[in-house]
Amino acid sequence: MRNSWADSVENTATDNVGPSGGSGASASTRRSSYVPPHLRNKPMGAEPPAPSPGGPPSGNDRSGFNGPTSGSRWGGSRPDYGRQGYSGGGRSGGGWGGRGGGWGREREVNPFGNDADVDLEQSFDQENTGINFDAYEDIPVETSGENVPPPVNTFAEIDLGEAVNLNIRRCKYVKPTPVQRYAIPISLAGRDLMACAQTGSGKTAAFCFPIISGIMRGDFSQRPRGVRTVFPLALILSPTRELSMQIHEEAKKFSYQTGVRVVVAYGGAPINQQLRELERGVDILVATPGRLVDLLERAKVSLQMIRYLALDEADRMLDMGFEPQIRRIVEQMDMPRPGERQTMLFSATFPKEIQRLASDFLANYIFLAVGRVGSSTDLILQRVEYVHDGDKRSHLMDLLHAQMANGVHSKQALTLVFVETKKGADALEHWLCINGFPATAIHGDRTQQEREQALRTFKRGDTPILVATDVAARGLDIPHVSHVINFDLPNDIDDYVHRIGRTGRAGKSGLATAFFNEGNLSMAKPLADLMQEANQEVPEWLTRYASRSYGGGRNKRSGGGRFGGRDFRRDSSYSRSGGGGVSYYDGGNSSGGYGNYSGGYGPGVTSAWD
Ligand SMILES: Nc1ncnc2c1ncn2[C@@H]1O[C@H](COP(=O)(O)OP(=O)(O)OP(=O)(O)O)[C@@H](O)[C@H]1O
Repeated sequence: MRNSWADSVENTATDNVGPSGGSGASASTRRSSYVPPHLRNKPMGAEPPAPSPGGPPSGNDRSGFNGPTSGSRWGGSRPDYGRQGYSGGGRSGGGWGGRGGGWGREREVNPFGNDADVDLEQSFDQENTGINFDAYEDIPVETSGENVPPPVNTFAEIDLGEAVNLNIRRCKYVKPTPVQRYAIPISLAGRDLMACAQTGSGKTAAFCFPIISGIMRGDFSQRPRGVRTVFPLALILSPTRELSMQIHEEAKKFSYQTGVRVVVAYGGAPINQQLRELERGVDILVATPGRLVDLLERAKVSLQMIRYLALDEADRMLDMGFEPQIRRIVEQMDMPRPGERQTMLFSATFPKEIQRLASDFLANYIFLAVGRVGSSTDLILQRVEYVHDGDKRSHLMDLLHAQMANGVHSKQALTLVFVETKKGADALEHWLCINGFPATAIHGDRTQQEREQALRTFKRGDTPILVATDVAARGLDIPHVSHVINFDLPNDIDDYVHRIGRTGRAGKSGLATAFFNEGNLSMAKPLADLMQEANQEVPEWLTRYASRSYGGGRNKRSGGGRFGGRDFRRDSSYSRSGGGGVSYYDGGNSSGGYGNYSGGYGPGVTSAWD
């Protein structure tokens, strides 16, 4: 993993070249002064030097956000940056003194490895191997909110800029997934967004593309240039270190040769290394909440210039565990308020009570649901087996032996086993290993190096079985996970949805097996309902358990109907007038033909919960 803590320490040793004012220095070793994103990638001397400091920070230039434009701002001035290559001198606008160690001329590591320029000539309509796009074609989509921008069908219709388009090709993305078709135009139009789409359906790119594009086209020339404090323009928060690292890797690919710099900060790794990365410049900061609070308290990062805020796994981020930290970051620091920044919330699950909380962070937002909210994808074959606790290990062994017998258990077919506790994870890993199954484990009590090492050997197939707690349940995109086994079922059906979503991603199929017994009675009904929704075969015994309604289980998936959880603003409780003639949301659009929007939840409107 290129981005591991250990690797990044090593990389710094080679990257850490001191500032040089010498004009004779080579491009790769020379450090120029800071060049703001909107001036990077421009030919030398194409822009005037820095404006006089001291003026108020410019707001986000939303004039460029009035819907997907025809490319006028892109086509002419920067058509060929990707091909010219950025590591040379083409990025310097010159004359932006005052900030040593800027990233204008820094050699940019190629995040695509040697594949960067392979297949660049392929057109967008060429089929992308291994991705079954048809799996997403008939998916129900619901949007609600004011003036929802229309979806696009192709990347070519979206004005993301030539450099980003090249990166899309390098990623071998042929056409946008449904959530990207809807979410990207909405975000490019400058709108706040609460988006729900199934696991593995491409949400990361859906929020990264508009952010990168917005930074490239925005005018942030008056961004303060503190000596020890950095002022990122975009903040992407995610609940786990590994997910933040993954988003960072993805965002670096999408922003390759755009001049937009992405930095990651997460706990468990030495903060000094992350500080050095930040000091070299940051446009997009990907972070876990705890480490970010630390950086904010040390005044190493200021959120004053944030124009884009994205919360990945947003429902988890606003769940009880994280909510106070998120409120602190978003509401009690120096971040611009809703309406002054653009906020995007993404998840595969969005319980209504969390939607309510989330609406505090949004202004006049659009709700987007792709697929049944909180549902699993039909690409995952789900099985539930009744297994007593004492029989779980031997049952697991049977499953693994069967996989081996079928030739499924190989470097190309990884198995992820979820357990409830960290101790349980260690014990099961040990037991698997002594029984001849190459396994490793990831959980919160392991050091960050151990966690990264476990993921690395799992991804490589050296240890094709990974025993994990919920730390690996969300967001992780590991190719070739063909089987997810819920050795211990979670207590929350949404957690189940995220766990099994580690397989069956990007149009590929997968298998999920759950062990159920009397200890999981509260999950019987939500599990049976979910499986039914996803057209899975529900065992009769599970239906019987489900019909005996056991209390206590957390089934947050409220709403019912064709879309398992829809925009909470459409609830009758929400529509009830709050007095004072406030017009609440009362409409929406969907592919199934809901009525047109006629209400509104605009900035400054008091919500029903205030
Ligand atoms: N347009 C596209 N064409 C082909 N592959 C894509 C496209 N967009 C994303 N992908 C790939 O699909 C996979 C899943 O994407 P991603 O991790 O963003 O899913 P997600 O919706 O965030 O999932 P989760 O809910 O589990 O976090 C990734 O490997 C990504 O590279």
